[in-house]
Amino acid sequence: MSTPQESAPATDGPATAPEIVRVESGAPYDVVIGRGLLDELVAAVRATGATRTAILHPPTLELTADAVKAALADGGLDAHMVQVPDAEDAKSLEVLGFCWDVFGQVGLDRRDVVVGLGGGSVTDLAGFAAASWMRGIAVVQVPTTLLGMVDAAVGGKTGINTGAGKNMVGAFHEPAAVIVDLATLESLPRHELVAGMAEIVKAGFIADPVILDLIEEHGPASVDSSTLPPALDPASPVLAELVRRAIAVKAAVVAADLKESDLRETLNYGHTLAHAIEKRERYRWRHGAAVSVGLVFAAELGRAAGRLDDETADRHLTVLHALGLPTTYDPDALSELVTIMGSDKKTRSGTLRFVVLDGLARPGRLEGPDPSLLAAAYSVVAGQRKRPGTVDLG
Ligand SMILES: NC(=O)c1ccc[n+]([C@@H]2O[C@H](COP(=O)([O-])OP(=O)(O)OC[C@H]3O[C@@H](n4cnc5c(N)ncnc54)[C@H](O)[C@@H]3O)[C@@H](O)[C@H]2O)c1
Ligand SMILES: O=C(O)C(=O)C[C@@H](O)[C@H](O)[C@H](O)COP(=O)(O)O
Ligand SMILES: [Zn+2]
Repeated sequence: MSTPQESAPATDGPATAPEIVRVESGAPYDVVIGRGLLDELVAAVRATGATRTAILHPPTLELTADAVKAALADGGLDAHMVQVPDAEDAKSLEVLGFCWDVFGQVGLDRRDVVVGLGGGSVTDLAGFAAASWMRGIAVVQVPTTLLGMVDAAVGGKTGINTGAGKNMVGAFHEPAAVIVDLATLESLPRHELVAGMAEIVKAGFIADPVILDLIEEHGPASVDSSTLPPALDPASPVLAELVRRAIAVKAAVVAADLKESDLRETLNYGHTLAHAIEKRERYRWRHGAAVSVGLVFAAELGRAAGRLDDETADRHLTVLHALGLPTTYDPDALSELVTIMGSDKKTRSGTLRFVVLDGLARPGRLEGPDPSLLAAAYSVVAGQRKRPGTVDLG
């Protein structure tokens, strides 16, 4: 039923009892984690009371969407597949408008549901399409990338990019359920698994250092280069544990502060620079890769401001580099990036605000840093300055 390029349909593989992470927000919902979760997906959609559903999916997941559609139809739903452009190209006003047109054609009404099947770009789009259709209908998220599972599909941040920047238009619109079928990761290319690790590493630094211990113990250094290390192997219990832990971090944060009045900003660790890089690169860099560089920058800002100890700052470089994530960027880009960062959603009255660490799992804020601090931190990203004790990144 699946091609080597495509995700295994959620029915494939032995089903094991799924685990549930409950997101105790205003409208609590379950993140169901397991393998072979097609029945759980159908149950989640049926639980919304919908009679019709639109399944938004990228071209790569055509067969999987087909299998999902068939299962939903067997479950008594009138299900429609809606193919959207791949990756970041899906997060545009034009594609959103296309989705609204299709919703109208198939007759989605207020009781109906959108299914977001794909990576974070599709779940962001699907969430916002659902949030905006008839002023808000239900969405069930089915992330099929590592990054989508551990971050994008959970927490209700939805949106698209505009000329002004990354995720500039969107809504907080929580899913009715999130179905995390680890079997879908089996077709995900290694570089996409690696990109997803950047958000897992972020969760480790802001809240759950056990994540970092697991990656250090079971990451690429633990095997020869031709073998997938347990931390990146979709079949490994180590990756499942990393997924569970990162989802738990996100669930706890969004339950406490859905609309990002304070605590939720910590999930933006590394993202101030990352989003500027993505915009400057016209969204051709993977989000996870940009986040990796942004994490190094944020760690160095914390160090330069005298707030983060050398050991924790250095650990960012070693963990990210060991995973094969980028830790450097164009040495000449700082002034352009600073201008772009001026439109970051955390900026207040023109004052740049960054999430930094005051220690491992102790996130804080740095407001209006002196340009010399930005330059000092960026010199590490630019590969111009190495701290004593850091690994030689070559
Ligand atoms: N809303 C949030 O809280 C949040 C959090 C983190 C990231 N994001 C957003 O998520 C997006 C990045 O998501 P992403 O990294 O998942 O990238 P993506 O959605 O672009 O997917 C990456 C690639 O993987 C392919 N793919 C997806 N599932 C597959 C599978 N099972 N097998 C094979 N190929 C598959 C896609 O077709 C695509 O080419 C960014 O736009 C980012 O801003 C949002
Ligand atoms: O959920 C959040 O809150 C996050 O910040 C998670 C980030 O990983 C994610 O990339 C998010 O989309 C960034 O949101 P933005 O508000 O900075 O656009
Ligand atoms: Zn992110």
